[in-house]
Amino acid sequence: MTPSDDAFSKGFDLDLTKRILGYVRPYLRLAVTGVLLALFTAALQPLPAFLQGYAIDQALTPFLSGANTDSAALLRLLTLIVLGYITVQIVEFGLTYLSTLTIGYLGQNVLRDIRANVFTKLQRLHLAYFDQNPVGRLITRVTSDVDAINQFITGGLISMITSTFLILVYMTVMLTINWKLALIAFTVLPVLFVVTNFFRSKMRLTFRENRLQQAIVNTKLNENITGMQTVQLFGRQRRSALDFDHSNRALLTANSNSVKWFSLFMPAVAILGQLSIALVLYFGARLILGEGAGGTGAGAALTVGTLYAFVQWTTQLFQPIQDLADVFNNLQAAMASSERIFGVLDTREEITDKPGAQPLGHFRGQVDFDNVWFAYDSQVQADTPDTDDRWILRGLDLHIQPGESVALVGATGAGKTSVTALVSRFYDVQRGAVRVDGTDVRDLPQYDLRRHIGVVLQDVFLFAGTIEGNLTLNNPEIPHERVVEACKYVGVHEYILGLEQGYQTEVRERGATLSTGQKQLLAFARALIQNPDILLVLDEATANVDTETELRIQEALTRVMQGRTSIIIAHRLSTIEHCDRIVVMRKGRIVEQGSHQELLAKGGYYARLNRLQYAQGDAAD
Ligand SMILES: Nc1ncnc2c1ncn2[C@@H]1O[C@H](COP(=O)(O)OP(=O)(O)OP(=O)(O)O)[C@@H](O)[C@H]1O
Repeated sequence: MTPSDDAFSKGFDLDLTKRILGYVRPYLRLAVTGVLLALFTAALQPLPAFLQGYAIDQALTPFLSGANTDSAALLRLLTLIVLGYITVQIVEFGLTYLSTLTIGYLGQNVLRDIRANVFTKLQRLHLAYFDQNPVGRLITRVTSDVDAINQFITGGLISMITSTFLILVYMTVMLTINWKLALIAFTVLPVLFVVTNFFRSKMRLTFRENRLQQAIVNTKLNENITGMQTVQLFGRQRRSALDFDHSNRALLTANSNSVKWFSLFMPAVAILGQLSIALVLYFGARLILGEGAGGTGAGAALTVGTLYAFVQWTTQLFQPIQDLADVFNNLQAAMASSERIFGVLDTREEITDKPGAQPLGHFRGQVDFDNVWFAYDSQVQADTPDTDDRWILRGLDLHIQPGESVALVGATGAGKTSVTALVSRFYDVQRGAVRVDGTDVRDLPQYDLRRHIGVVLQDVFLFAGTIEGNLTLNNPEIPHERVVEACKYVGVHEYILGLEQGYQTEVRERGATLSTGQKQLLAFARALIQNPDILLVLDEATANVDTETELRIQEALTRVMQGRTSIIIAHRLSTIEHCDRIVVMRKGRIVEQGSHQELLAKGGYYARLNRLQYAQGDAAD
């Protein structure tokens, strides 16, 4: 966890609050209704205890003291009070239900809006952003950080209003009925507020530590489960178990601290509650008995019923006081979360469409790299010296004619994949230009550019869904016939038909049940269905594919390339022998280019690589 993940270090911030409230504005009516309902509910709270006290004073005490012995009349009065009591409870039930529903609904709607905003923002962000921000962290933004904002609204702002109101209602009622006893009942409240605040902030700190340790345990679990094959292959079980045990123990300690504070908190609150009741009982009884001045109790300053009601009100006052102590913590925790969410929302979109960018319409498929200098490092600018190590492409000049197939070859890290990423404008170049059909890719709408480019990635990404959904990318406009045609063309149709539900078979676990070769063929079919003008193929090092599948892939590739500008990165030279041109790259520069035969004749890097691979092939045979 980075310092920016610290959910508890941020103080209250008015600007952030205003921004969060901006999300509530569309639901203002809902918010006002929710708060009003909650206030009505609050106003009813002291009534049940009042009615109970009233029953004691008006129906029971007169009978017991002999002041009124008409038991039938007293029973009628008691029935009326009980009916009133039940009515109050029913109304309170209805109001609580409606206010909880309204406020919950408000919170959930705000959450949905923020989640949607973050999601659409993420979709617009440049790939470099994802290089720098791990997936886990981004998911936290959309899930727990967004939840913290809900807490801010419901547990923070709304709770602040309703709890304060409730406290005021109780206090007013108590002061009006007997101000002396009310003041006695209030003496413990400030202590309760301070104690609750202290414990809650302690618990928040331990909770934060829990979350941190839990995240570490999760990461370890994730790594070990996904890398189980490597763990078992290298006999790393014991070491991994020790490592896991270390984190597991740290989590235990963190959880034990939470439990420690929590188990202190509950009895502390309970003892304060009992203390205030004891005070109310003692001083209330003194008031009833005539304030220790030898009074007889008759005509005393307090009735038994009122004392009974006071005991209840004192206990009930505890809840809003505790809630109020929590409000501050809730607000503070949500501040850091909202700051991080707005951090994502405010990230500058580096790859944007120019205002008025016009689509090309028809693509011929010409691709030109004009003296391209490129680095992933955003610190590298156009004026950075040529000698800087951070440059990935160094003055690349590459011109590909419509329909031409070009293969990029070179040692790992030479910059081949970067070339293909630039054609799709996943990154912007620092110097020079990448052009498609003579137009700088920065002048084209991204959607239009990428619509014409088909990419077959090294690691074929399959979404959860059916095989057909994966092939069409859930575009309902693509007819089934086109899907079948493409699959037949690349030779994967028979295989799909052999599956239990054919094209409607669900792909599970990102296609873990499919072989590498099958996934490759599906990727070709997917690219073909989109009918791109330019094709970028980044081949898997097909070492673990059997010869027959390799031949199939090879055949599919040749077919898919037909009539399209194609840029291929292949680690197996046999895959690219038939390409129109082979471009050999080294450290971001082109070192040689020509056809397979020409390059062999030249006897340079390519010829050496070729000899090496054939020698390996022979040895393997
Ligand atoms: N997303 C990225 N962020 C930062 N640096 C990157 C990124 N992708 C690649 N690089 C760096 O750029 C250099 C060129 O990488 P590139 O993937 O283009 O090489 P390549 O020739 O395709 O290599 P390979 O054959 O191994 O796929 C490498 O040094 C790599 O570390």
